Amino acid sequence: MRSLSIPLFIYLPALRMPLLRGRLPDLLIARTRLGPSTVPSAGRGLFVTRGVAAGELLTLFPADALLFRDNDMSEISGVLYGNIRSGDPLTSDSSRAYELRVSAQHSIVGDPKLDTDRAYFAHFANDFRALLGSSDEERADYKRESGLAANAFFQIFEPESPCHMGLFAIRDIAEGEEVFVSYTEGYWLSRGCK
Ligand SMILES: C[S@@+](CC[C@H](N)C(=O)[O-])C[C@H]1O[C@@H](n2cnc3c(N)ncnc32)[C@H](O)[C@@H]1O
Repeated sequence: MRSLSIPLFIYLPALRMPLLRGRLPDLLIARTRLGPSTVPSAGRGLFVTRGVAAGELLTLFPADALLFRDNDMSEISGVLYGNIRSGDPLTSDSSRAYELRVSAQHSIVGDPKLDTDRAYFAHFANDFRALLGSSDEERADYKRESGLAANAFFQIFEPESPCHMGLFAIRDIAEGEEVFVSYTEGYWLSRGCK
């Protein structure tokens, strides 16, 4: 993999994400916890620890790595790491499960080994339903069921000066409910479905 040689200060203002990378210390955001998902064989999931109102921030998606990908989002052409690392390169196929696209050629990856800071738990949110095939019928079922069950969505935090990707409640969520995000068909198809 080619490493990035252009200085950060040239690239990131263009991205309008100057502080996207890395984790801020000691953020007092503790509205979620991890636990076994209610979705069979989905591993761990994210749950709210108190009732939250529609529109409220739940937690942040950590940009432990900022990936620069080719136009079609295939090959990785560069990677910039955040300030806290487990040592995992975050560029393998298994890390793609924790990758979130943020622009045409950029995505961020949360490190699943870094799982103690509740301010940065958004990379543990599951989709209520996986896309199991690419037939029109299956895609329509996925879109409907995943979309209906989603109770949270990703959005850049602070639109005027984007710096972090936040996970926000779509609707009121009761204490103890699992948080679901609709990953979209593209997520599942680009990973060979499940
Ligand atoms: C962003 S991670 C979510 C956290 C993950 N469940 C964990 O235990 O670390 C995304 C991965 O979770 C699993 N997953 C999420 N939603 C799922 C679902 N509805 N059915 C099966 N697996 C799911 C898949 O392996 C997916 O690639």
